[in-house]
Amino acid sequence: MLRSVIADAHRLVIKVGSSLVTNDGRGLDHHALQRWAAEISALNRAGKAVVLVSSGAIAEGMQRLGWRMRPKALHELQAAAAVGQMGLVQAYETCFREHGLRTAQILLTHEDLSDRTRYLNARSTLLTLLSMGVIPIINENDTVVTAEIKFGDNDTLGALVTNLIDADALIILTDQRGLYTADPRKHPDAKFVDEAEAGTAELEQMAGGAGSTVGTGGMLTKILAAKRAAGSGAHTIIASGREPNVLSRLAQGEAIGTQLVARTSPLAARKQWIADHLQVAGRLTLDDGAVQALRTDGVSLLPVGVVDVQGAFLRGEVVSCLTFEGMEVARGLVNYSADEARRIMRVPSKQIESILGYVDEPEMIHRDNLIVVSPATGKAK
Ligand SMILES: Nc1ncnc2c1ncn2[C@@H]1O[C@H](COP(=O)(O)OP(=O)(O)O)[C@@H](O)[C@H]1O
Ligand SMILES: N[C@@H](CCC(=O)OP(=O)(O)O)C(=O)O
Repeated sequence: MLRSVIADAHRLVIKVGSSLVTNDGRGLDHHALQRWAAEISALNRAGKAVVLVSSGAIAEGMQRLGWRMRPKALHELQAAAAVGQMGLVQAYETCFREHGLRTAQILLTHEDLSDRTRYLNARSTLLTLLSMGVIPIINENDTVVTAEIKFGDNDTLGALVTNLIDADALIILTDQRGLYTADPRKHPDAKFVDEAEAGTAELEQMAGGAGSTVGTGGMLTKILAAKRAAGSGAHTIIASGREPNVLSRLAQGEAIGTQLVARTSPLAARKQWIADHLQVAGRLTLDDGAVQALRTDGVSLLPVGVVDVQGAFLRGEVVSCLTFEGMEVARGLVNYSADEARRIMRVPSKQIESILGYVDEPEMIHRDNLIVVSPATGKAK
């Protein structure tokens, strides 16, 4: 049976769990890292942008510090993570260098993804790294988080990163073949789930907690991650990281692991989110040429077509686009704040840098982040 999800994906997030990365806590599994690096490099050469979310800092730190038992105190876990993270990124950098690829370390906290400005900065940095062919390697910034605000497991972080960069798919590599109808460690007769729709209550009932001593979330956090990823239209595959050539075989369309399918496409999900936004943060008035182009050509809105800016919005907020007469033409996620937008309105995009001193994007609103409102019905489409 063939599956097209990974074969068709342009942008992928791959998450590897602690048990795999650290050989069930016995120390970094250099062979496994080499295998994934070789496979990810091949995906990269095939034109896919890949972000790696890797756990294992605490398990590796414990190993390096000679700690047999996982400590309970948060500051000890954080100390272990700080030691282990060094080993982790060093090992990845070495493995990817053999394939001529650079890596970048990104450590994220909850606040980085809940604060709008930091969210957009993280997004821009990741997209910039991907456009340069660099492999970003992400983990939670364990050293600075407190128990209350921890992602806690990297499955959740993987899903948030999937949404952050609008990835088409999330691959979660773990120590099981995929999802079973119950935890196979406790129920040897549990049945393998080949494919299901992400986000259903039945899936959550099947999933249990962590199986190994080093993993944290178990299958439940993976199922919830798939639900979260599906919210932005991304599909999830849960598969064994020990399966030979797992990533290349998935990319060739082989049906390995459990596929949790999102019902809507990423673009449709984002556009629906914009359409559902009742409150707009500001208004842009467009000239006739821009109105016409948005309505008939499905293009992006450029600063040159904007003649007036109202409101006090931030970059990334939803704004409404109006005709001179005040009729809504479109709405979308704006790339510049209200102050910036006022300074660059009526201006060709190539002059943005000389006015602002930097360019975030050449468009005021990119067409992927824009929905046109039908003049007849006033409804978003
Ligand atoms: N329904 C299920 N199907 C498969 N594995 C399950 C299920 N419920 C619980 N598990 C457990 O989840 C474990 C994987 O999660 P975890 O230990 O957190 O690994 P990781 O470090 O890869 O995130 C498996 O080893 C398994 O024992
Ligand atoms: N940030 C932690 C990862 C948390 C964790 O254990 O995640 P996982 O093994 O994916 O369930 C670490 O690097 O140790």
